[in-house]
Amino acid sequence: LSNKIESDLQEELIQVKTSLSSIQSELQSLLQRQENLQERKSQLESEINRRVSSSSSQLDGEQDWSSEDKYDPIEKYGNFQYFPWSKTLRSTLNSTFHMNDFRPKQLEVINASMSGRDVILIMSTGGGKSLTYQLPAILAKGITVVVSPLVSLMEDQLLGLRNLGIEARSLNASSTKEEVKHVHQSMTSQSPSFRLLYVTPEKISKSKRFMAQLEKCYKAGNLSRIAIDEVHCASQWGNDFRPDYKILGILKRQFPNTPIIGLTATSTDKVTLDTKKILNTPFALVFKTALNRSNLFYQVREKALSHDDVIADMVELINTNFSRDAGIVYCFSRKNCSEVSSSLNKRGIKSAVYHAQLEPIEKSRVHQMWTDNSIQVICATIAFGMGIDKPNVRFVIHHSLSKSVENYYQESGRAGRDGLPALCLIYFGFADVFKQSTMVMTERTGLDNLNQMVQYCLDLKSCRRNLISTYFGENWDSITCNEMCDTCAGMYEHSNIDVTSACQSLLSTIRLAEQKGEGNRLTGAKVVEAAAGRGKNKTLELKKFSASEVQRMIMHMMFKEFLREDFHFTPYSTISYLVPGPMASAL
Ligand SMILES: Nc1ncnc2c1ncn2[C@@H]1O[C@H](COP(=O)(O)OP(=O)(O)OP(=O)(O)O)[C@@H](O)[C@H]1O
Repeated sequence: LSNKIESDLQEELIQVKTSLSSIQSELQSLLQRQENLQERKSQLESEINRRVSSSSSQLDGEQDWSSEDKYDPIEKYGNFQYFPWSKTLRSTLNSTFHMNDFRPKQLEVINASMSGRDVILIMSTGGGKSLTYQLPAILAKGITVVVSPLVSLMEDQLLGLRNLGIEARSLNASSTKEEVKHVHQSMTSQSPSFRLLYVTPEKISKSKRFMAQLEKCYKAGNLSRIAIDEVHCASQWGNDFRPDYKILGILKRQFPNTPIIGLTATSTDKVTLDTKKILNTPFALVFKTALNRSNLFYQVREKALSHDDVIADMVELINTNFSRDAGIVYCFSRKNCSEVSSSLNKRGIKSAVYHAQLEPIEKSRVHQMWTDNSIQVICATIAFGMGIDKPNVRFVIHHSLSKSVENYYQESGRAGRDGLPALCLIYFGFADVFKQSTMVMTERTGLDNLNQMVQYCLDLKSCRRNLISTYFGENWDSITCNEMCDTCAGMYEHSNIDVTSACQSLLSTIRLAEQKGEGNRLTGAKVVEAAAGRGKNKTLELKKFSASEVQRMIMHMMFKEFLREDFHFTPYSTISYLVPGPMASAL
């Protein structure tokens, strides 16, 4: 038995040894292959470098494309002579886009993106963001996919591109089966029939079929670039958060070698950082043009109490300064839009309303009438926004304040896109502050944002440009306002009055009302009424101040946290009561 076991073991040992030696020889051959491949790789790399640098010097003189380390990245991308595509780029700018030169930052952004870098571009409205992906799209072999939030926006872009003779398509809910088929086929074809493909973010987040097609397009080497318009919509810290944008991080994960370019007109540093995180583009280069719009005159006017008085003021302003010019009046609600529009029409200023509830066909009709100047004014809610490309808007009036400085910058920025002077005016009313606060209180940073907007309106001393720049974390001290805002133009006179005891009196009125119990608490309007001595709660201290002065005091007290709002919910509405704030005892 022992002999038998020994011979079996011997046999097994021989087998193991044989298979071990075959594994060893296989390993050897794999190592050899790896070595060969590595050698081939370095051969190819040096060949690529050789070709790139030779094409660079061929096209652009003596510049050495391979020695990029010498250059500061941002400066490097602005160097016209540096890149192999530089000459073609400029000639295409002239011949296809009929433009003479690049605007600030356009060239840097295009070069960075064409070098394969992810880029985020923050450029003021009308600054020329579209060119930064449209021009590279023409020079690229494959397709540039453009994620755009609105179908109407896409249509405008397609029309513009078609006029320039550039082939572009869009895929959205109203695309026909044939169109979809054609686009899908082209995405994987050797020579696609179009350069740009516009899709909504929903297409990326919801259509598995489209994503599968995009995957094929990428594998076929046809996905040359992805542009994401209004990219700030990805961040919850921004003013326009859209859940579908949050999914767009999938693009970098699935298509790591395709450069992404995100575009926005407004983004605070916090929003930009968050956007990079969401898009999975931590190394994206951020390019920012100064947000200053030097041709816009910023002004705030105290809003009269009656609707008719506000309209009378507005009509006089329009008739005196803008009798033949187009403008926008932003209103708080749909009802507001209708009231303002009908009042303007009655006084001879042709206007129409625009809000989210209008049928799409009516929206286009109104937009068109305004674009071709058959109406002078659009009375709109903030639904009238993205994609307005009318260059000669001479005034944007806010019938009530915006919900944040960011919103205001964007809404007012629709004025003067042609670079000529335009007016941005807010009618600042006390009651509007509370209307807004009851609307935004459910948003994460709603009340803080509104607070900053109120501060902007309350401030009668600081330059409005500086107030906006501080909000965006920019420093425009070096930029002269050139008296292009009401405060710098010296439109207000100041005198210093100590209002401490008046404010203390307001606070005691509010405390007293609160002590009387739930049903006696005071809204902002009731506090002003009490101060004026018209209501039940008379206070002599405050009688010497006008209602408007008391309103300003109350708003300052809210800002300094001597007062705060306490929201009460009824089945029909939200009521804001004023109550002592955390700093009340300090007063
Ligand atoms: N280099 C340039 N030279 C001349 N005109 C330009 C240049 N770049 C862009 N434009 C023009 O400026 C206008 C605004 O450009 P574009 O629509 O791209 O702005 P935008 O930054 O996307 O604005 P918005 O944020 O409002 O959409 C367009 O009419 C465009 O043709």
